[in-house]
Amino acid sequence: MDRFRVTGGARLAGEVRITGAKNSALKLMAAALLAEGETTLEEVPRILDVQIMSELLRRLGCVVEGETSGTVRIDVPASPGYEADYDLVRSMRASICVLGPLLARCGEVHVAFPGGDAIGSRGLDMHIDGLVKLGATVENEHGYLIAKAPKGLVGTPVWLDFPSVGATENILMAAVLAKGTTVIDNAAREPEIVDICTMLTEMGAKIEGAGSSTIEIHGVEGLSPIVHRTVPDRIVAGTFAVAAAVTHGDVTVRNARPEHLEIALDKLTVSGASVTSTDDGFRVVMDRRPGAVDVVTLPYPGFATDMQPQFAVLNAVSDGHAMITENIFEARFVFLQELLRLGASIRTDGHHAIVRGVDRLSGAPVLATDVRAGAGLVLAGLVADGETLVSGVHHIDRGYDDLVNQITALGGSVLREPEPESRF
Ligand SMILES: CC(=O)N[C@H]1[C@@H](OP(=O)(O)OP(=O)(O)OC[C@H]2O[C@@H](n3ccc(=O)[nH]c3=O)[C@H](O)[C@@H]2O)O[C@H](CO)[C@@H](O)[C@@H]1O
Ligand SMILES: C=C(OP(=O)(O)O)C(=O)O
Repeated sequence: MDRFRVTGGARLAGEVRITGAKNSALKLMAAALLAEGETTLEEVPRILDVQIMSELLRRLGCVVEGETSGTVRIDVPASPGYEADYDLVRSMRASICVLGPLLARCGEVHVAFPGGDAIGSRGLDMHIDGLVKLGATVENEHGYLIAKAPKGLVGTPVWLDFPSVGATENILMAAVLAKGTTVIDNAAREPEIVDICTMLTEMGAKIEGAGSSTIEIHGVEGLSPIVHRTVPDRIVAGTFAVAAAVTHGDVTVRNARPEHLEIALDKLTVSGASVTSTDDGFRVVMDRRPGAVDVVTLPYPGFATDMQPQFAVLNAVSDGHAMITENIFEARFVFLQELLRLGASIRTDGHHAIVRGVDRLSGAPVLATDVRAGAGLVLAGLVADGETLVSGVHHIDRGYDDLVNQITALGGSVLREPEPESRF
């Protein structure tokens, strides 16, 4: 296991280029299963989760190349396997996204219950209900979800209790090969949903309404492999935007879409930063201590839960106090415990947290408990006095492509080093 040694005090300045989104690329890789032949995905981040998904696809009989190069080629056989094993699936929530495409392609799929970061209970009821409405039987046996539709799936109206990203994606990927029309109501509207709909359409699917709450899918007989470029990672872009703000820096974020980060960038402006659009991204300049900003997480286009820890750090060093409300994942505040070690002033009450800005954070050993908690702790380390040792960096590796070198290039000090073994 490695850890990061972050030395605080530097002002981040310069340019950073963002790659494609983890939360899109993983689903695009699963969507490749829908067509026999070679699909090529560009701008795929070189992250741990992509390696896990590549291995999962290999176990299903695909030939996967290039996962450490940014361009991934996936050659899908005529009859892929249909069993996604526990040893891979348990480490990554997104592995559940093979459920829909394999059910559509094979008529049967066995997927172990997925794991992932400890940010709350993460149900699958909407995934299952949607597939059942499309005509599948789904059973839970010995830790595996077993879905069957030997006669194929049939299009139908499906409404979701909550605009779940994963459930929308699974139902969508199952419906593209179903007979007839499926309408998903209260669908998720994230840019990553639009990205997968764009890819599926390029493959020959008939989809209307991507990016709205109602997605209509007219099933087709078959899909073809294509070349597709992954949408830029709005959460990584947002992480660098906050890094610029908390370090009183001047960072230009390239290959980013400011329109996907509207509320977060607006909050930074309210906090005192200057945020301007550039040719292929945006620039954040901060010349004062950040002002505090309230944050309420909601499904897109609301404020992203995946940006909540970064804004907790901004508020922790602000010149005021703010309330953070977490509506998506009940355990995401576990991260705040680690910020307390650095001297932050935070009080939580259920899904609310009051963060009072302090004059200084003080470097300390801390533990990353999920991917964004890890990013938040790195940001906190960049502004804390002295050294912050961030353990659990495999969580950060799940979603950040080359974070250490990117921060170093901006003038920050983050070193990766082996974590000494603890006897306890
Ligand atoms: C790999 C990936 O893309 N991860 C993202 C995805 O996760 P993910 O797709 O898992 O998130 P969902 O939108 O499905 O989950 C949102 C909420 O709905 C609940 N729920 C979901 C499905 C279900 O069947 N039953 C149920 O109760 C979850 O427990 C959670 O409380 O969207 C989240 C919300 O934007 C992001 O934070 C994650 O980074
Ligand atoms: C929660 C996240 O990811 P996952 O759903 O893959 O755990 C995230 O990207 O912040």
